[in-house]
Amino acid sequence: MNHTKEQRVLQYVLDNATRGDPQSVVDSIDNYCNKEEWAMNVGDQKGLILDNIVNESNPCVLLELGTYCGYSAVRIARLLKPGAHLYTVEFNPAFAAVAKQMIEFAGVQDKVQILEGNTQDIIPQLKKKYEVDTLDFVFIDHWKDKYLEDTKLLEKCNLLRKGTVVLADNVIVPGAPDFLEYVRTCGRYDCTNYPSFLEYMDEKDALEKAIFRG
Ligand SMILES: O=c1[nH]cnc2c(O)c(F)c(-c3ccc(F)cc3)c(-c3ccc(F)cc3)c12
Ligand SMILES: [Mg+2]
Repeated sequence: MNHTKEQRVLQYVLDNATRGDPQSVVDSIDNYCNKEEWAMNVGDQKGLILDNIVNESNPCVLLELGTYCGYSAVRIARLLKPGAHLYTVEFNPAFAAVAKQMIEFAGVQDKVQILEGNTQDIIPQLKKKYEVDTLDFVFIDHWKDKYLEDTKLLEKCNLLRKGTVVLADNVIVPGAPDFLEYVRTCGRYDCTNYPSFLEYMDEKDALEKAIFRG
């Protein structure tokens, strides 16, 4: 039974997308969330900006904070070169379970690894437990109050290198003012704002790209 919205999104994908075709999974989620039920996927407008930044960064090792249903994990993974790998962290077990099925249906499971738990616990494990050296790309799309502390934790754990791209969703709605203030003024990042719209709505939102200076 599809009791939750996230399960209904997944079921719509299983019924309407093509197994092994990540683009059809992304399109199906956008169709459903435009027509039936709003859900907090990055969506197609901000998703196109995400695509462009992933493509120009040509990343090999990526981290996403906030998997949700797996929309952006599939969206990112469909662009990755052979051998590239995305670690995605999800705190909510029900969301992680949906995302696992979404990622497997899309056929990108070899490129994506879901790490279930709290970012504060998982980020310090990336080097030793997951054999990460440094990250090429970080997509921050979890709880707005954790953007800043998790960015500082990534620095503290030496996971950022000169040129690491840190991209944050929702810097207008719901907003992450302490994160924006920090990356724009601490002197360790080159920042660019990408105005767009809240997923599936006409309300303004934006992505912020913060490139670590090393
Ligand atoms: O929490 C989030 N994580 C990641 N992405 C998000 C996202 O892309 C969003 F558009 C929203 C959003 C924004 C406006 C709104 F009205 C409802 C939800 C949220 C969010 C914000 C506050 C909450 F209480 C619950 C969800 C998130
Ligand atoms: Mg978001």
